[in-house]
Amino acid sequence: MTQQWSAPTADGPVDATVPVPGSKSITNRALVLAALADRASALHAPLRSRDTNLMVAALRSLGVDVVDGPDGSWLVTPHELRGPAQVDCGLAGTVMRFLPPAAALAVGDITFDGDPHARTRPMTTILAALRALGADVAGDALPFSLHGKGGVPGGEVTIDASASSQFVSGLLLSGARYESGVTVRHGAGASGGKPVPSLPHIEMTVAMLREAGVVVDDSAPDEWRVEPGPIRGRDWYVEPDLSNATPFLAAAAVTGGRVTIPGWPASTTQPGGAARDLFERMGCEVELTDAGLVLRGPDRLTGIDVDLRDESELTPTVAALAALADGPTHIRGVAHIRGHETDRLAALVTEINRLGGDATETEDGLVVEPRPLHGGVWQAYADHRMATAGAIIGLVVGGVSVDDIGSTTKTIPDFPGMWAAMLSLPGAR
Ligand SMILES: O=C(O)C1=C[C@@H](OP(=O)(O)O)[C@@H](O)[C@H](O)C1
Ligand SMILES: C=C(OP(=O)(O)O)C(=O)O
Repeated sequence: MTQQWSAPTADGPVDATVPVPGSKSITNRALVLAALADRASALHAPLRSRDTNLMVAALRSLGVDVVDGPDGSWLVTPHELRGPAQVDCGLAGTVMRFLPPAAALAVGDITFDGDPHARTRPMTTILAALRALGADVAGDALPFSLHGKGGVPGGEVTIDASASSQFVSGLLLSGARYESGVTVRHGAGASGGKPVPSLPHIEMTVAMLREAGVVVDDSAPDEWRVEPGPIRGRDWYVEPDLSNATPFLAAAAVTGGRVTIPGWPASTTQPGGAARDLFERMGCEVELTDAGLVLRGPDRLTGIDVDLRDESELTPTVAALAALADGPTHIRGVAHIRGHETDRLAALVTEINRLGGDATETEDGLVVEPRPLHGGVWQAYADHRMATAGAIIGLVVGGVSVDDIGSTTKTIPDFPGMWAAMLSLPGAR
């Protein structure tokens, strides 16, 4: 059931400190590595939201012990993976791309399905790669099934990863447990020369594998080699989700206010780390202090010309800011986000224009020209980042409602509560 939500307007500059929950990308990587490890692991400050709860449910159905530890941690004890099992991927790219390579190590039949839109998200590449590496997979998209034989030969595979970096990350995360390890090559020929998007997310995968004692060679461009060997169980400390911090930082940016995000790491593999620079280019002051990242918004936001290929999940936030800026914004390098939770380029154009804006789709992005906006129902298309983009615009444009604010539970357990608390609304926690 979708839940329509009247976006609150800010009655002045927003001034708040907003702790944000853990990173989806780090949590779901740590869960897979913990499930395949040689001993128990603990995840500290993990994200507990739909995407990560689905990952936990899937791992439990495969025989992994995941129990609640103190202070919201998850304690993961690996066991031999076994079917039969039915995995619900929801709309989570990290579940549908990271779990099948691990499930191929199980014994038994495992089926995968997800939300209606998940069935249209690109999967063929990773399923074909798994077959090439020796797994028994039937199907090219959700729903599909896999017959686990208790091991995967592994080896070398060349794929077209231009539709999603998660194809590479998924294969690398389980590759150490394959008999010959795995070498993944992005074939420029196969992709017609299109590059791999979201490269920092692959760097995050490589960094976490190394932290778990796995030997990874990423010295050649577009090629990753994971040596066979054990994945070490360990303590994982999950950073706040920096991409999910951006709607809250945007609240300061569009109201000339000040927002502090505690726990912002001094260095990170999260692509959301690039938000600092993006906000600065749009005219904000951004400073990393002992209290966290502090952003002060300007009187007027500046439009920018920006390539977001590396941090494409920030596109909805940047587009919302662009619709409120005082000059044009050109977002490039994000053709592949047509395959995200929804076709984000089409969705952003439709919704910005529905409120009187002027957005157009290009081959690989968007152009947004500033226009005075008016209220209306902003459609989220079940996409958490579309929903939060609507909330940003609604802060300064009266009468905006988001048709499905519940979609934010994909990666934020209580977005409306956090938004109300940031605005000190009556009854906010
Ligand atoms: O590996 C990950 O955790 C992610 C990789 C990226 O996917 P794409 O490469 O499909 O953009 C990103 O957009 C997504 O939100 C999370
Ligand atoms: C693209 C995203 O998610 P997913 O992990 O489902 O691909 C996202 O969160 O912006």
